[in-house]
Amino acid sequence: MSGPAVVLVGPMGVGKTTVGRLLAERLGTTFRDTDADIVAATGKEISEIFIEDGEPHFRELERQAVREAVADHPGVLALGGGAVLDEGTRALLAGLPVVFLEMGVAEAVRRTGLDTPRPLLMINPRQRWRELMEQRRPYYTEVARAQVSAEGRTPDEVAEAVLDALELRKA
Ligand SMILES: Nc1ncnc2c1ncn2[C@@H]1O[C@H](COP(=O)(O)OP(=O)(O)O)[C@@H](O)[C@H]1O
Ligand SMILES: O=C(O)C1=C[C@@H](OP(=O)(O)O)[C@@H](O)[C@H](O)C1
Ligand SMILES: [Mg+2]
Repeated sequence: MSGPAVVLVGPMGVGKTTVGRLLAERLGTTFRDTDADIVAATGKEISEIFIEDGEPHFRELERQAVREAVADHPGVLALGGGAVLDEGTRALLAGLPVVFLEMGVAEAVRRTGLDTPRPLLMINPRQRWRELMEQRRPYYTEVARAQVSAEGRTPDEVAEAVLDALELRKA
C-alpha cells in the first residue's frame, strides 16, 4: 500500500503543523493537516466545533479526515494531537512512516499559549497537557516507527531529525 510519505503525531504544541510544512518543502511534496481539512470541510474553527458540537463530534470528524487523508495524500500529513485516541485510526497507521514528535510540558505550553486557542488547554493548561500526554503516550509510541525530540530545537532542526529518523535523505 502507498500512503503518505510521512505522518506526524504527538501532543499539542510540539510543532507537527509547522515541521510538517517544512518537511514537505524539503521532500518536494505537498502538506496536509487534518485540523485544516476539518476547518475547510465544516467552515468552522476547531474551537467552535468543540464548543458548539462537543468533543465527540469533533473526534468523529477527525476520524473521517484521517481516513480520507491517509487514502488520498501522498505527501506529508500532520494529525491533530488526539487523533491516536481512536483505535481504528491506530490500526490504519500501522505500517506507515509515522513519527512521534515529543517534548516536555514547559516548552509545549509556552508555544500553545502564543497560538490560536486549543480548546482542551483553555483551563489549567499545564496540568491538562500533562494528563493528556500521560494518557496518549502509549498510543503515540504504539503507532510510531520513530520518535524525535522537538525540545530546544528549531523547526528546521526538527525537520532534519525526522528525515534522519526515517532515512529519507537522498544519497
Ligand atoms: N521548533 C519550534 N521552536 C519554536 N516554536 C515552535 C517550534 N515549532 C513550532 N513552534 C510554534 O509553536 C506553536 C505550535 O506549533 P504547531 O506547529 O501548531 O504545533 P502542533 O501542530 O503540534 O500543535 C506555533 O506558534 C509554532 O509557530
Ligand atoms: O490534542 C488534541 O486533542 C487536539 C489537538 C489540536 O491539534 P494540534 O495537536 O495540531 O494542536 C486540535 O486537533 C484540537 O484542538 C484537539
Ligand atoms: Mg497542528
